[in-house]
Amino acid sequence: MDNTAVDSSLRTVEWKNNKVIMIDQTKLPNQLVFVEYDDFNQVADAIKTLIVRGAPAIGVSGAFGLALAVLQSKATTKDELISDLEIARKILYSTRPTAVNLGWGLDKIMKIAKTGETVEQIKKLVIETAKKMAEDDIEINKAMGKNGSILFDDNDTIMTHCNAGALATVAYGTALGVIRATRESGKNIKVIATETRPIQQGSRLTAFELKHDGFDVSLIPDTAVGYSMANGLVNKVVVGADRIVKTGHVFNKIGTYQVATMAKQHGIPFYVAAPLSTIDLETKAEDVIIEMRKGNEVTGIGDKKTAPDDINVINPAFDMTPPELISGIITEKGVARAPYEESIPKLFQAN
Ligand SMILES: CSC[C@H]1O[C@H](OP(=O)(O)O)[C@H](O)[C@@H]1O
Repeated sequence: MDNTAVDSSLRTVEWKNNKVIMIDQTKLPNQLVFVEYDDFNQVADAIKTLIVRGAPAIGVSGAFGLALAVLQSKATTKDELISDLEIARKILYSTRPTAVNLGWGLDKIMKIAKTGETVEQIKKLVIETAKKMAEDDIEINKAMGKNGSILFDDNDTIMTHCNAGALATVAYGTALGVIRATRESGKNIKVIATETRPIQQGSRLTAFELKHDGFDVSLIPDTAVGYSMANGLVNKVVVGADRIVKTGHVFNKIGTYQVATMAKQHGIPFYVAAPLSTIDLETKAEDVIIEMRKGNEVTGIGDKKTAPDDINVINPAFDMTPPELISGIITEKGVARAPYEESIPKLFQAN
């Protein structure tokens, strides 16, 4: 594959000629394949099958799905069009339950759609709002990166888990955005990326995009996190998030809790980078739904079987990291520190 085609300015998902264009992330790192959709049901399937993944990227994809829905609708009145949009919203929302960004993106579009008076006005409002959401995501990532970069030092080796990078957002990244901004601030850093089983977002996506962007990145199996920290290979950790509740409990890729626990054990600062659209001030930690995925993600890699037939599998896509393991939550509005019930709501008041 021609790696020169991929850089951090690449758009993971974008709107072109009234169609949604996505990188098919299931094909990386072996092939850079773009897919094109003109039906919101196709976008829903792309979110569910992880053709597009990453909390902010699926939020923007959901919004673009509703933009396709208004173009597909045959409605002649506002009420009919809003009803068609509500049907599409339900289908898109049902794809993945843990990342709050999906619901946030869909609700933002529905709210703006209801302010329209005519079918044509609503169609224009929905499409323009979805496009702005995508562009805002990039600016938010850069502001977050800048806020986070001051937490990292020259010659740090930074561990990250899963992919919270350009491929998990529209571009630039959240956790990887902090890593990019730290290098852009002139600091010499190295990165350790965990493989992130079962579907290997770390090896297939993070290692891929950081290597392409010229970072000194090393890949480790998830089982080598403790070894890396115990042997002084890691100075700090930064990860992304799919949902953060106001008590500071962080829901992120499965394995994050183990990384945070090991970091605490070894006195290594553990940061989470996420936009305000990933923060859920309403839901209690105990009520957050953890997406359970199919067992075949664990019992094989690609077409190669790596487990006996009919073995029982427990395959949660996310876990919860409690606030006492988190050194700080980096956002585009600043860094929240414990006690999080006090500091997180203040992020929403910051200008
Ligand atoms: C900034 S991406 C946030 C988050 O989303 C990823 O999950 P998935 O690959 O299943 O969509 C991972 O948990 C990232 O940290």
